Amino acid sequence: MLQVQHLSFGYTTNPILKDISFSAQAGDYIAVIGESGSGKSTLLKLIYGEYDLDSGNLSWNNEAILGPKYNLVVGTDFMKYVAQEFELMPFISVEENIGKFLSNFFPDEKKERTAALLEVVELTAFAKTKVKLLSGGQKQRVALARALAKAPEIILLDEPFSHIDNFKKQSLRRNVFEYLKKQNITCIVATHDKEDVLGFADRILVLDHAKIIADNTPENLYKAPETALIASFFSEFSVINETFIYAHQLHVVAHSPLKAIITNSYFKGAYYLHRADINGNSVLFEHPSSITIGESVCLQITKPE
Ligand SMILES: Nc1ncnc2c1ncn2[C@@H]1O[C@H](COP(=O)(O)OP(=O)(O)OP(=O)(O)O)[C@@H](O)[C@H]1O
Repeated sequence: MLQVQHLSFGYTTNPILKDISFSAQAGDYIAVIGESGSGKSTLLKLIYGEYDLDSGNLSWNNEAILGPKYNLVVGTDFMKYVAQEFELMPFISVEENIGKFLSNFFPDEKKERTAALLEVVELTAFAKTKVKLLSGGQKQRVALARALAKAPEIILLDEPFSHIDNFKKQSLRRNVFEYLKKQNITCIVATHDKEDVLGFADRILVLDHAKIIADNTPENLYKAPETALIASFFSEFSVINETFIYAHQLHVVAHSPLKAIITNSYFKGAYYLHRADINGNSVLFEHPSSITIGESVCLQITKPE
């Protein structure tokens, strides 16, 4: 179990994280979200032992995780960290990079494991390609596979799919998160992308102003977002009667007291997103077709149970 107790840290006298506490069980997937600069990457680096805490404690299965003041070499075998910049060996092949830290005493096992991981990150066809010839997204996938090669107990992923195109992203996410669950590997993911979270994460930690402002399941946070920051992570929304209403929860109906005048219409593929004005307040709603700017419509809220 990962335990983070009353962690506080700043690179300078300015605190980046204040009194952060949470825990994660074996196999848990915890997503860390928050605005750019809120300290998501810093939290992962601290868990990895890259910096010394100003105060608080970190431990994995009751063994303290210590910073550079107490630990000459950063990192341990049980924990892997895949950063936004990935350090790979450019002049050797993809499979050599992945197998780099696997023992040559067990060649069959090494081959099997490398092949399985190549499949997880969908790079089997590139096994023999030198890493320097790969795109940014492909390199990110090699870094991920290499981190998984030695079967860590916990993995820290910083924006793990940020460089990967939309065609690949969906199936890769499924492969990687299913693999981590199956192997019972704890995973802490810093992300801006709700697609990395919904359907996969067990819990979301929300960082804001150096604190955890929410620690809950994706479902609970989605259904009852307590702040605009949380609602905005999931979808476009409006504030109506001091409640956050997602754009898809606001519908055009024949009659209702909520009368709105369309101010903008955006094509979004399966639907149009409209901006409208209700007595000087701007709202957003989805509609299957485009509505002319200046037209008046009646809106109704439908919230989930
Ligand atoms: N090495 C460093 N030295 C000094 N300040 C730093 C350092 N790394 C990050 N910071 C500062 O710490 C704060 C938190 O940065 P961090 O990278 O943890 O945020 P983040 O939430 O991961 O952001 P992003 O979503 O943009 O990656 C920022 O204000 C950043 O400028």
